[in-house]
Amino acid sequence: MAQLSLRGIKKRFRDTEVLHGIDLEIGDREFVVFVGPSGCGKSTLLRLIAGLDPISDGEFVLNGHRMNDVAPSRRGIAMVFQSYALYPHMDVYENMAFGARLMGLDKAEVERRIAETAQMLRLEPLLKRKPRELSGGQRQRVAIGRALVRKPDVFLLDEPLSNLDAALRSEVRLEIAKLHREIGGTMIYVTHDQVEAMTLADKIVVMNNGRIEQVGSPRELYETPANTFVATFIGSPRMTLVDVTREGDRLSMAGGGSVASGTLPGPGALKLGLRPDGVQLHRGSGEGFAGRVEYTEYLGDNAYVYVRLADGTLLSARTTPNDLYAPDEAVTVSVTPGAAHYFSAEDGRRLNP
Ligand SMILES: Nc1ncnc2c1ncn2[C@@H]1O[C@H](COP(=O)(O)OP(=O)(O)OP(=O)(O)O)[C@@H](O)[C@H]1O
Repeated sequence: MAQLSLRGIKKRFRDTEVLHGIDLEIGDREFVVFVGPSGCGKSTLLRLIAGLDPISDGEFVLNGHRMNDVAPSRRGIAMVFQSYALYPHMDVYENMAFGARLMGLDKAEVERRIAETAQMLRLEPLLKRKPRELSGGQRQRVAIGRALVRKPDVFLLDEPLSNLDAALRSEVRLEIAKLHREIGGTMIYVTHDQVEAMTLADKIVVMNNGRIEQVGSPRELYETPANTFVATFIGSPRMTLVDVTREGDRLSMAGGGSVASGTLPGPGALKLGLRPDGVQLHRGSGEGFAGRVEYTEYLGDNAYVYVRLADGTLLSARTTPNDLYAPDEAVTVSVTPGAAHYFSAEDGRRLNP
């Protein structure tokens, strides 16, 4: 059982504040992913939860108990780092046994837990090997196994896949998802890879500059981003933002063209957000935004066409592989009904009703 509350958490290194008041509730058995650009404070927040760094301000409460001053080893929290941090001179078995013995477990219990964990992670044939005799993916499984044998209430994983190649990443990603289902613990996972975030998370926490921009399920963040930061961070290729002016029931772009507006408060300037699957391309001129094809990415099952709009914005549109465009071809972009996102021109806040 693990219920975490972060209340007004701040972190300062000397005079620099890097977390500016984080409020977050994490439920039992939840898989929570922290995402955000490099330097936004994801790892710092994880280290505060683990107890590896002191909290400057605010409170961390675990199952009703304030944890701020509780030693890392007494928090019931295990952390898996991107660098594995295995002991090079110990074999896999010893690496896994080390932390469990420090907890004061007897020999038989340590053996039992390692056998169970090794089976779950398919590590049995590797137990006598040293870390240097393992592949990157195998080392990462050992690092996860070492955390598992401690049977923590909370697992913290800091970019655990970042040292793996693309094929292994998706393999270990699936394993982590399976593991979460099997052991049912609370997991907090840091990544800047949004595919990992979207596929693993029950709940994504989008961070930026030491603050939380939005918390929600992958679907909520994709469909109803709270602001332009989340809108352009979640989704690949990124959402395109077009500066438009509302005049009557039309949204006009500087330099050429307009599209119908949805139900929106008041006239004036706003940002129109368009995902690649929310627009349609038409050859030549017509009703919509005018632009020219810059290049096309062919991906086999679909294709992305990048269009330079008349106002200079680069827009990405999804098409089928049978509907390809030549570079420099003149096109018109129209918006699929219901697919437009509207944001304030001043502060980027979502305006959709
Ligand atoms: N020990 C430290 N002393 C001073 N500043 C630090 C320290 N650790 C982190 N920082 C600063 O705190 C900010 C947040 O760093 P953090 O490592 O948490 O970011 P991150 O989101 O995990 O980034 P990345 O995705 O690159 O790992 C950065 O500006 C970083 O330079």
